[in-house]
Amino acid sequence: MTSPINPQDIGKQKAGAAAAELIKEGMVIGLGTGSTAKRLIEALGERVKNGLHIVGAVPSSDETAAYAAQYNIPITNLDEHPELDIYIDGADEIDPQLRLIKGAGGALLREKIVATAAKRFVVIADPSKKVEQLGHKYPLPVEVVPLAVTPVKNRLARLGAQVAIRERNGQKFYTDSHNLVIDCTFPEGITDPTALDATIHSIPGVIETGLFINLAKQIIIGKPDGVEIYPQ
Ligand SMILES: O=C[C@H](O)[C@H](O)[C@H](O)COP(=O)(O)O
Repeated sequence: MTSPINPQDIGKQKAGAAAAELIKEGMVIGLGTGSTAKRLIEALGERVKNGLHIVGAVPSSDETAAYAAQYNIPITNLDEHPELDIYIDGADEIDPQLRLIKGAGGALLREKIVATAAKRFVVIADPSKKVEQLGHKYPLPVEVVPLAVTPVKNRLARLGAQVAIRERNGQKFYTDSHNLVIDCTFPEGITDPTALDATIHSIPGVIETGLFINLAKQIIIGKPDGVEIYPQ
């Protein structure tokens, strides 16, 4: 297990540990992606080592699959288990209506698929992820078929976004599903996430957006002195 060194990391660990306690014997679960999801996987791995038996975990990325395997968490998929008891994942931004921006790590498509397969989606985060309005801290990622990236980028720019095709280490970034990501910054923030999501989805070549609306049921915010859970 990693040793947290700052309050934000301690918060992620507290949130991950609290969420691991929601996982019960015999469940089929979904595992998110990112640094906070890793803290969940570590805490769940500890419980599995101590005898907790889960039927399986559906990972939301190749990275999560590999990390969960290190902790001997049994991996499954949505063909074997199309309905999950719970999905637990981090987020980049969380607004007061529990709407999210996700995808800073590029896992948005699989995350949304796995989240949608779950009866309950619980978000784990440190306090920095709470915002009054989406879109001010993180760009909105839009996953796009590579063939369509330039026309989609132009269409997104016409919606008022500052657009950038995501790169990693100076190279185009490809998702686990071999698509590209366009990061969209809206200088005024996102005033109507539902309408924006529908508009972006109507552009041919768009696979998914990082807007998660009406999906999260509960938020666990970890802080050095404990966790805040809402709604209770
Ligand atoms: O694609 C990445 C995911 O949406 C992550 O869940 C999100 O970026 C939060 O990651 P972290 O817990 O590292 O802040």
